[in-house]
Amino acid sequence: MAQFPNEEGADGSFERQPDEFRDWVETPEAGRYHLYVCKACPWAHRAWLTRNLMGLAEVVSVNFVDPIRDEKGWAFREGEGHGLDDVEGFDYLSEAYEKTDPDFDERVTVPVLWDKQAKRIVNNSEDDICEMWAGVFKPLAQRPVDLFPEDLKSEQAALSQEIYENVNNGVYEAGFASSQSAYEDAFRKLFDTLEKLEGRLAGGGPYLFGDRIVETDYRLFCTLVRFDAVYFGHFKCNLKRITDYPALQTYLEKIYHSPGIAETVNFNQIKRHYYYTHDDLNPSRIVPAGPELGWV
Ligand SMILES: N[C@@H](CCC(=O)N[C@@H](CS)C(=O)NCC(=O)O)C(=O)O
Repeated sequence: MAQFPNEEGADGSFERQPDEFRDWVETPEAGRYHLYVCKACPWAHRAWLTRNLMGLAEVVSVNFVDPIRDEKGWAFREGEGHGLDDVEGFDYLSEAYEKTDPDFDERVTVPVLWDKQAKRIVNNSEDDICEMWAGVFKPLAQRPVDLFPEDLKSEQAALSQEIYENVNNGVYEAGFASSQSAYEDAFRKLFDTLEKLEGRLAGGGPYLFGDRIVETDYRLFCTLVRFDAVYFGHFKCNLKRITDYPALQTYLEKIYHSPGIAETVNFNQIKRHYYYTHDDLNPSRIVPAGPELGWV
């Protein structure tokens, strides 16, 4: 049985549903937009982290859902590092989806960029959201970091796509595969790509494009930081740990220890989210006590 039966291919592969809401903010106004995030989620993490790095905290507010998603979906509850929705008073994130499209009947996902004025979801694609920070929101940013430098445009887009398919989504494709062959395909492309990235960083660095840190680095970081704690065991991505790749490990630590990053990484929520909410993979809900991450 697949974790998400509606997203299961005929060969037992995990076929992720496309993001539904892809509108673009035209004239950003401070205070009008709001981000709904789960700290455990790598996709939401990227949208939240880049918002912080650009110095958009005063412009775009944020709320954190409970990382334990039950059968009613993402919920706003008081707890360590998450809480109630102080913007719309929603109990569940599904209410935002329902208000935007009453016919929406797919998986309710994070992140969500919400328009407080129009009372609707603008966009639920982290790729678009990051591009909006770097584009339309840039004039309002306190730190206009260049997440998508013009001269890297096509090279960066190609690398981001490769990382998305093989690494960011690759770990999910391995974890949610419902056949041996689909699992092995995902496993192989994941570790082939990690090997390639290891070579790229060992031969250059410190970041993927040399001295400049761009959105693609944060995209990779959000998966790497969860890898040894969760994906290695829970998603059976166990050829090697990140700590077994010297250049990737150095890169991971360098980003983790840069200003503003560690405070966005909540291992307690990350571990509880994965080990509690994928009933098919871990019905006992026992959260592993390890591993010891010496660099955290
Ligand atoms: N927007 C992302 C996917 C976002 C996503 O799937 N987020 C997860 C959390 S990591 C989620 O909200 N899952 C809802 C669920 O598991 O029902 C993409 O298309 O690549």
